[in-house]
Amino acid sequence: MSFFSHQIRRSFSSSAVRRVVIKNVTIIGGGQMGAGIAQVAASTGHSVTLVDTSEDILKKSVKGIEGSLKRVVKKKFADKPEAGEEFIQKVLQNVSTSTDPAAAVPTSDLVLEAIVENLNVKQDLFGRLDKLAPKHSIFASNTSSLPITDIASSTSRQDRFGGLHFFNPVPMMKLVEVIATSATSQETFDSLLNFSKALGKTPVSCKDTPGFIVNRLLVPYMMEALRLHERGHGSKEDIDIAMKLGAGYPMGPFELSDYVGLDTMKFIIDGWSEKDPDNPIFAQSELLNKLVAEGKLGKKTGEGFYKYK
Ligand SMILES: C[C@H](O)CC(=O)SCCNC(=O)CCNC(=O)[C@H](O)C(C)(C)COP(=O)(O)OP(=O)(O)OC[C@H]1O[C@@H](n2cnc3c(N)ncnc32)[C@H](O)[C@@H]1OP(=O)(O)O
Ligand SMILES: NC(=O)c1ccc[n+]([C@@H]2O[C@H](COP(=O)([O-])OP(=O)(O)OC[C@H]3O[C@@H](n4cnc5c(N)ncnc54)[C@H](O)[C@@H]3O)[C@@H](O)[C@H]2O)c1
Repeated sequence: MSFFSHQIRRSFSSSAVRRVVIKNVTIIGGGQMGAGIAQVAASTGHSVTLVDTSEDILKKSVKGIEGSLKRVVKKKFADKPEAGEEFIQKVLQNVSTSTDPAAAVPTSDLVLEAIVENLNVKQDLFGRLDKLAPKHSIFASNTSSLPITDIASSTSRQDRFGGLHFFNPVPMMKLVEVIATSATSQETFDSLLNFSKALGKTPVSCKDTPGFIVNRLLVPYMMEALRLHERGHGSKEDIDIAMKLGAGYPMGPFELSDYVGLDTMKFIIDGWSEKDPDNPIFAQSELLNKLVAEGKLGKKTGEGFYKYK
């Protein structure tokens, strides 16, 4: 069955605009996801403005992009290092940075948010930008677990709002989940789908349900691994080895939790368990809560379940 036959039919809103060819992209949040999306968008010829709260963070983001690009060209231009260096410079020229989202959005075809996984913060951001972005501009969230409908509710462009959920590390992971709410217009959905393809990714169509497809399956599995360890049924090292060698996963659940970020994991599970407290697959992990309280958020802070150099 073709991908398109899975597409959800949506009603057309009277305020729907035509399909947007996305060239100018504003990405808010220059952390692991925002920087990764910026890198891939710039590598595929899009003009990107990356926004974060401070120049220091943005410097780190650009350094991260450069580091990742070096890894990409080492393979892609293995026999032509000069062409590889040229490619890196060209990609970096497509990226500008700003600490002022208001200044970045007036020329944006797409405003994509990859900031902290907190509904109020995301709503506040989009509510402010709604007044500043051009009418045709599409807004999208990279949220892992929050309803796109709730995030979009702070704007007056719900027909031009959808979810674009990328996977970590963005330059390597081929999937993008494209999420339509009941208000997302067909033109907006198609524009987001085409944008995902233009990035060289494979899109799948998702409904606006908790965790969409991947996280609804992946996060409960990761949480159960944590609780299995807490019950004393396996060391974290053995659980990781078991899932890599026995189930063919590239990373075990503890390694992957550290890679995703323990704060993000906690935001996801707290939100879901609050909404559905009696569901055992959304049960808390004391170990996760303890590590987050100690600021041990995984690879990005140098320590989580494991220690990193
Ligand atoms: C929670 C959210 O909402 C949703 C999510 O994102 S859930 C998380 C989804 N992601 C996953 O499940 C990731 C699982 N892990 C993997 O697929 C793999 O381990 C991986 C692709 C990250 C790394 O590959 P792996 O072979 O294990 O390790 P590694 O030796 O570090 O990398 C191999 C090559 O991949 C490439 N690579 C890996 N990470 C890269 C990056 N960030 N940028 C560019 N290239 C990269 C490089 O070519 C690298 O070779 P190098 O080390 O010589 O540069
Ligand atoms: N980490 C993952 O594996 C993963 C995968 C897919 C989706 N996501 C989602 O992507 C989003 C970002 O996750 P991340 O892992 O990149 O987090 P991160 O902590 O690495 O980065 C978040 C960045 O957003 C910035 N920020 C926070 N509030 C801001 C604001 N109001 N304006 C501008 N910048 C702001 C922070 O300074 C930080 O640099 C979250 O919604 C998360 O759930 C994460």
